[in-house]
Amino acid sequence: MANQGCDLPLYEKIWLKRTFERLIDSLILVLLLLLLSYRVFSSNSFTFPWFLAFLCESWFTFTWIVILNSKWSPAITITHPERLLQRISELPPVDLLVTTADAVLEPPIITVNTVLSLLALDYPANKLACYVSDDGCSPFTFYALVEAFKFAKFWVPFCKKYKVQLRAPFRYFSEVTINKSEELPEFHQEWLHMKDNYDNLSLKIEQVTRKTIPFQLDGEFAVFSNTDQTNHPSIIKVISENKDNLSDGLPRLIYISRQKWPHYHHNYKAGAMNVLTRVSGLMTNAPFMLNLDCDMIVNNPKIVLHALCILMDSQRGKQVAFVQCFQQFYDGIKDDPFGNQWVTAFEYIIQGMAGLQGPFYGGTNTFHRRNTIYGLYPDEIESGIKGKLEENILIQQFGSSQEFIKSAAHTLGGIAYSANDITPSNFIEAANQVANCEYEYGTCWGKQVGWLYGSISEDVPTGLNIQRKGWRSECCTPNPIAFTGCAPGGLLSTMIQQKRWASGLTVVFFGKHSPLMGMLFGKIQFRAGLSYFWLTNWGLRAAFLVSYVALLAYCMITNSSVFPKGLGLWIPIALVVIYNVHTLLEHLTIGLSIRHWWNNQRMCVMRTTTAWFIGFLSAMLKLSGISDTVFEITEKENSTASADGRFTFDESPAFVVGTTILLVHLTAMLINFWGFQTTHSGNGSGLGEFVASTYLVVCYWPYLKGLFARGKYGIPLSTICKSAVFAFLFVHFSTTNV
Ligand SMILES: O=c1ccn([C@@H]2O[C@H](COP(=O)(O)OP(=O)(O)O[C@H]3O[C@H](CO)[C@@H](O)[C@H](O)[C@H]3O)[C@@H](O)[C@H]2O)c(=O)[nH]1
Ligand SMILES: [Mn+2]
Repeated sequence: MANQGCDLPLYEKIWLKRTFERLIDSLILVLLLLLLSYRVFSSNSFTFPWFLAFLCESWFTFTWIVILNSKWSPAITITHPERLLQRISELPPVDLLVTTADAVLEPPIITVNTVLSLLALDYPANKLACYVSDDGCSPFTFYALVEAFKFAKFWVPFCKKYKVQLRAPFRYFSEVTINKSEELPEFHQEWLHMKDNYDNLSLKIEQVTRKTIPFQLDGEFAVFSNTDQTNHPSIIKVISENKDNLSDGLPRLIYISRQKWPHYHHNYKAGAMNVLTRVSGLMTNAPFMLNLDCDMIVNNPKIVLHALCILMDSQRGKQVAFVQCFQQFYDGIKDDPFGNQWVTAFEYIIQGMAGLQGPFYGGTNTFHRRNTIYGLYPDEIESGIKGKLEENILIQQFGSSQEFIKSAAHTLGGIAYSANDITPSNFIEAANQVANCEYEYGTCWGKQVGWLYGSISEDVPTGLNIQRKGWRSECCTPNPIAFTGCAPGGLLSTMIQQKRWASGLTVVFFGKHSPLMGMLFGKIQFRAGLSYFWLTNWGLRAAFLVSYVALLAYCMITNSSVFPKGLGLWIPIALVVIYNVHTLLEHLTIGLSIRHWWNNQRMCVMRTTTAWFIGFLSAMLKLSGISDTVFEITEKENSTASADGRFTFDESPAFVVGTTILLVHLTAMLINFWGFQTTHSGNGSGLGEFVASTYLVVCYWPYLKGLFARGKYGIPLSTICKSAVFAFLFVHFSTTNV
């Protein structure tokens, strides 16, 4: 059902394009190696600047090798759901797991739209169950889901009748308008009716969340009285359970808010995913699970069929642990001003990884095998897991719930699943038990089983831990695209997200679930492991780039040179020119604009030196045991109206780093330009340094504007003052230390 490889039309054209790309890739590598050899043989070796430059450039070369390695064996998987539909009676159940955590940063209407798009999937409804984990313990989220389910009774049949593609109503009604003269009167009527209903639903939800109408915590909502987001018992509510098990009814819908204690570490999203896994294991125990963030709406209603084509493929399916769909966005700002849409990363790096051991697990838009989440190895699927099913072993691994042990034994033993007689509400008590804080004490949850704890980028170690056992993963890229989400709205939320990733990934890099450990002690293949470095090294990349940027300024202030002189200067010049032309072509060939390319280039410099650098520092603090890192949730906005692509600033440390870099370089350029250098004993900084510094300032142009702007578009005075002090200290120590 799934074909891998590139038996595509235009094969030759693709071949030519790839060969050309590889030639340029190799040329850049050769230039990098030339630069390194130049350093080794150059006359002013073994000074501190020389050593630092050599170190950083070695790192850049290594990173380039990692990138080449990731890009060079791309693969796409083509799926044919119509073939799978011929086996409709064999279609397995799928549990749909959604996480939300904060009713303010993640407005319930967004979660509701995701859930509605899931309930309306093109798949037998009795085989789907949707579980929503709410770490915010918000009665509003619960209320919104209850109301949404009422609406779904009309919405889902409407979508299926008219084969609607966008099944998240807010997207549908903003994209699809009706033309009275062209449409059938019946459709016209129903459309208006549906729109009315949806407007009503959103109004109700908005009124309660904005507290414009009083909200009584009674009846079903009484459990929410006296609860606090950080201190409350487990709340599990079966909103609907398709009692008659109808395939054309509506999927089951369950609300879960796991127990919280103030001083208990809840392990953020990883903890929520593990509770979702256990509760769904008790209630429906589907062999496959789809995991979605609350803002990731279904864009292709047949996506479950597409993913199952890969997982149930008779030849290769049994080696595939998870199927990853890309993160794409419905509200991405034109030309990606904040570099948070990752189009080229998906196109080149992740599709490249797909040709190795498979893409990394990205935290959302992923179909998992339940048994791999429970720790199964690929060969155990065929040969069975002798000995592991003893009760005491299971209790030790999965905790002491008898019901859960029973369901886990089913899952691990590969016992065929019967879809009849599933009544989630029979399991409320057991579900409450497995959603409690203490349940995981002494078990393997978060260590060997389920989503792994310890990093705020829980997705990457979880995926690595699965692939370490020899599993593959695969990308699923149907047309239309599978899911679309909400891109971080502005620079501030992008920075928060980037900082979290860099910090979490650095912790992974130095931890026991690093790709290196997986290569040495597990079954991560060499090239696959190397390609993981692209991701886990983000924090380290920042450390090297910041050093290089500082070195550049240092050399200009002290009138010494980083770059080769004379003929040797052509090496970095050629490098920069070829690299930029190359990345530009990469953008243009996949239909992106020049502006998009430039935005990505400058954001690459800015985010690496600011958000990633702060992420790196916070990871260092965590690793040395000084302070812990927290998961800061990315704000999801209901509309794109507020994001205009302009840079906004606040007092966060990332902006202090950015402003300091800018001030230091401006000062260095001034000193250099006016010839104020403190020493002339150096070998003289020349045009190379000046141009490089100018390039940096151009990248940092939005900061330069921010220095003079006011309000949210301006850099706060306190940030400017702090940065000025740091910049002064840097210049001062550079000049006194020569
Ligand atoms: O304590 C928490 C914190 C977060 N979440 C949920 O985790 C998801 C991801 O959080 P978000 O703030 O949207 O982070 P992003 O940076 O947008 O998410 C990316 O990065 C995360 C790891 O850093 C992955 O978990 C995500 O799947 C991936 O989309 C959301 O659904 C949250 O509701 C929880 O359930 N509990
Ligand atoms: Mn998100």
